[in-house]
Amino acid sequence: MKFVVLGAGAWGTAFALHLARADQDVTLVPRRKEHAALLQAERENREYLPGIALPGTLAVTGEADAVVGGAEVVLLACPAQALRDTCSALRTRLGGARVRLVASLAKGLELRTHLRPSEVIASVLPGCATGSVTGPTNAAEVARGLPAALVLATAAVDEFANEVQAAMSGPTLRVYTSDDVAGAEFGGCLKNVYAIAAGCCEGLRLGDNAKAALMTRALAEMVRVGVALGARAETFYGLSGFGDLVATCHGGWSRNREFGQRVGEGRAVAELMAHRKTVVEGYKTTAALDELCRERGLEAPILREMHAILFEGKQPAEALRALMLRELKRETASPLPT
Ligand SMILES: NC(=O)c1ccc[n+]([C@@H]2O[C@H](COP(=O)([O-])OP(=O)(O)OC[C@H]3O[C@@H](n4cnc5c(N)ncnc54)[C@H](O)[C@@H]3O)[C@@H](O)[C@H]2O)c1
Ligand SMILES: O=P(O)(O)OC[C@H](O)CO
Repeated sequence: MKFVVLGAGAWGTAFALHLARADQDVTLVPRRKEHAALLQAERENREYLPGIALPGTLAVTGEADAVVGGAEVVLLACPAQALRDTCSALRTRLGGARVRLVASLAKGLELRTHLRPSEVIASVLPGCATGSVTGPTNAAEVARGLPAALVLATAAVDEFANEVQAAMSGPTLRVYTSDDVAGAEFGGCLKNVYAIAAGCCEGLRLGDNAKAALMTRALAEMVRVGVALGARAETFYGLSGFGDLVATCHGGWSRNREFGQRVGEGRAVAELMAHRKTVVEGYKTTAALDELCRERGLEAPILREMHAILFEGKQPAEALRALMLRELKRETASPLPT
C-alpha cells in the first residue's frame, strides 16, 4: 500500500520506518526541505530520533507536491496545533487527487475550536475519509522494532480500513481497528494531561500509592468526560485510553510526564516551555480541554487542577491538597464499560 507521512518528528519518522520495514511503499516528508536533505544525506533523523538508521526502502523527500497525489493513505505526524495548517497545505497540494484515507497521528485537542484531530482534518478536507492512529507507542521503541499495539480509528471500519490495518501490522506492531473515533482521540488527548499530573506526583516525591490513585481516578475522569462528549466508555479501557495512560504516566521517555516532573519539582512552567525543542501535547491540550469541560459543565477535577497549575500559577502541592480534600464519595460514580 502507498503511504505518505507528513512530518518527520520522532513519531512520523518512527512510523514511516516501521511501514518501510513492513514492506509498504512509504515516503516520509519532513516539513522543512533542509531537514529532508539532511535525512537523505545522513539516513538518520539526528534531530528527533537519533541513533536509528533509516532503511534504504524508506523514501524521503522535501517535495510534498510530487508525492501526496499518488498516496492511498496520508498520515499527518505534526503537533495537534499545527494540524489545520498542515491540512490546508495538503488540500492545495492534492488538487483534484483523492487519497483514500487521511489519518492523524497527533494526540491533542485544537485550541479555541476544541476539535479532535480527525475533526480538524474533516473541517479542512471535507468529503475525505479521516481517522486517527493512536495508542501506547513511544516512537523510539517502535523504531527499535520492540513489540507494540495500537488502534486505527475510522468512522467506518470498511474493507479499505481492514486493508490499512493489515498493511500497518506485522510481527512487531499489532493494529486494532475501532469505529469509536471520538473515544480513541479523547483517550489520546486526555492521557497526556494525566501524564503531566503523574510527573507532578514524581516531582513532589509522593510515592507509588499516590501515582496509582491518580491514574485510577484519571481513568474514571477520562470515561466521564469522554462519554459526555460522545465517546463510548469501553474505548477508554482499551489501548487508546488505559493502555496509553499507563505507558505515558510510567514511561521514563515520556515528554509529558517529564515536563510534569519538572513542574512538580518547582520549575517555572513558562521557562520550561520556552526551552522545549520537542512537543508536549498535554500542555495546550489542558487549556483546550479545560475550556471545553467548563463550557459543557463537565466535572473534571484533576484536569481543573492541572489547568490551575499550568496556567493560573497554583502550586502543585496546593492542587494536591484540593484534590485530596474534595467531598467524599462512592467509587462507583463513574460509568462502567458496557
Ligand atoms: N513521539 C512519540 O513517541 C509519539 C507517539 C505517538 C504519538 N505522538 C504524537 O505525534 C505528534 C507529533 O509528535 P512527535 O513526537 O513526532 O513530535 P516531535 O516533537 O518529535 O516533532 C515535532 C514535529 O512537528 C513538526 N512541527 C513543529 N511545528 C510545526 C508546525 N507549526 N507546523 C507543522 N509541523 C510542525 C516538526 O517539524 C516535527 O516534525 C504529537 O501529537 C504526539 O503526541 C508522538
Ligand atoms: O512522549 P509523550 O509524552 O509525548 O508520549 C508519546 C506517546 O503519546 C506515547 O504513546
